[in-house]
Amino acid sequence: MLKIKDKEFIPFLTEEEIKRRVQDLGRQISKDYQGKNPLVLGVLNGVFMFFSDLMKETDISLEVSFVKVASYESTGSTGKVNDLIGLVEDIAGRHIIIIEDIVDTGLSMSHLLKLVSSKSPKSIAIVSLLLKPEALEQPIEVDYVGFEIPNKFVVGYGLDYDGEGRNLKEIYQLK
Ligand SMILES: O=P(O)(O)OC[C@H]1O[C@H](OP(=O)(O)OP(=O)(O)O)[C@H](O)[C@@H]1O
Ligand SMILES: Nc1nc2[nH]cnc2c(=O)[nH]1
Repeated sequence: MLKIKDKEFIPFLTEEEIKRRVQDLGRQISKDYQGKNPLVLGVLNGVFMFFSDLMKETDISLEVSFVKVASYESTGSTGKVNDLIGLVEDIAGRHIIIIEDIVDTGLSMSHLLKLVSSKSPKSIAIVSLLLKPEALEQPIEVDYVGFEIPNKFVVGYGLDYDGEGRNLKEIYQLK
């Protein structure tokens, strides 16, 4: 059991389970993007740990960049997405791979897809470590999913509860 501020969490995905899945995703992305020099776009803050581990499991030439959006406060979506750091690269004609830690309601991703697709990329793919199919409110197709999970709040491995818990090696679920 884990306590962060006023909430209790139980273990959900172990370090080993996450590691194995991240290795699989890295291999698959390397195979699919060989010779394409994709621009891999991480969505801060939550993605930092997954992004770094995933990149270490790829063995192709690629470039990385980040955008920052926020929609979640405490344990719920605010229903609006704020752009905190925008897209600075020229992405016209590039293969773009968007990396997220979690797609929940899909609001953040649908916002990002609009932004990215308006800048004429050659292709767009979405990678998310976690996906909550039951929570989706927007028709988002995630191309590479680490784990489909139930509609419960999770923390760890980059994901926070009220700013804390991002440094945990494992993922925990709200009790
Ligand atoms: O599908 P949605 O309901 O939009 O939720 C997913 C978003 O929520 C989290 O970010 P958050 O807004 O908490 O910002 P953070 O990454 O800085 O923690 C996560 O990193 C996604 O970007
Ligand atoms: N920490 C955390 N952030 C989220 N953002 C969207 N869903 C979640 C979740 O389950 N946990």
